[in-house]
Amino acid sequence: METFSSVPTVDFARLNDPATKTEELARLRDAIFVVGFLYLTNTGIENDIRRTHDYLPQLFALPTEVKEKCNMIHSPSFLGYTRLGAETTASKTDLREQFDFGTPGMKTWVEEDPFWQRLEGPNQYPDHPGARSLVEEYIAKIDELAQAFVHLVAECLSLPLETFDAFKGNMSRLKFVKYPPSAPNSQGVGPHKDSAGLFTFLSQDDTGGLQVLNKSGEWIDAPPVEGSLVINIQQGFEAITGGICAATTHRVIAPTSRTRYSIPFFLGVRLDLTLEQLKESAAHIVRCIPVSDDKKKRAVDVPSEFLSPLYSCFGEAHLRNRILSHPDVGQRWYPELYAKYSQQNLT
Ligand SMILES: O=C(O)CCC(=O)C(=O)O
Ligand SMILES: [Fe+2]
Repeated sequence: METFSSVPTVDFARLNDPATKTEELARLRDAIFVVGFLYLTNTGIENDIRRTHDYLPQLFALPTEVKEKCNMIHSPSFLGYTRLGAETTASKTDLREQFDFGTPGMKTWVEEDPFWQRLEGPNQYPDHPGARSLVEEYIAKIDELAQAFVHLVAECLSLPLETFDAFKGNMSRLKFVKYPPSAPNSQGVGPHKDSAGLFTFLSQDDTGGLQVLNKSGEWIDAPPVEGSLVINIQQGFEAITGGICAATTHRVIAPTSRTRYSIPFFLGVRLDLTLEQLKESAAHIVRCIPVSDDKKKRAVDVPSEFLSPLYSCFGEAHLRNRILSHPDVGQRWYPELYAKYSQQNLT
């Protein structure tokens, strides 16, 4: 299998310029097939990103009681504040503090709705001037970019532009993350694949620490690139493309002498998609993507919670992931599911 030794760069402006589009689509295609990660430059939302980064230090510096008032423990949708040390990845504690937000305007969950539908719910905003409008504006801007990006991905795979539109979820997720200085080689966030949706659009500051696992099992640095977004494939998109476009494992090594801030946006996948429906649509998409049979073969053996027969649909697979990442919230709102999921092994 083809491996990589660095994360490639794709230029959004060149993707949109008829004179350079074909060349840049080929770069995007390579990044999607071989790496699963890329830097997107010239996104046009650089100012929104900068403004949001500038706001983060004061937000995290709010008094503990202000932050705790919007603790995620109050939210069955796993939205809100997570204090340092309350999150687990790969069975180890992550050394980071964060706020989780979702696309605003979700309909209220009622008893008749499927249990996993409760993942889509209202935000808890920290009580601080400008917080709510900043989040809402950022989500609106980056969501628009994400839609355009997904169309370009379809195009680079030689598929009709709107191929993936039907897989889009109602709610995407945005996080503000702070990694405080820690002992050398501490886990900022442990090795994982993103599972909440289709693609992640991450803005990291200039600290560094993000690493991506290549196909020879080596950790490759994804150093900061000014003004860029780091985009990676999530397990939802991997499942939809029958594993041809694979999600890549990554992690963050905690900083030692300064604080690191990052802003990941997770483009949501539709929650009601069942394994049966998925298999049917993935088979169709796999047939339409012009790649060698060799690449298609690895489609079969990709372990993923989205492809596990243990879960009824994408929504349940996503809920399982949230419950295991935030066990305190999981135990409070979904005690039976917590007991069940924490015993199951994904194969
Ligand atoms: O903070 C980062 O740079 C990456 C965070 C990440 O991978 C995640 O939250 O899924
Ligand atoms: Fe991630």
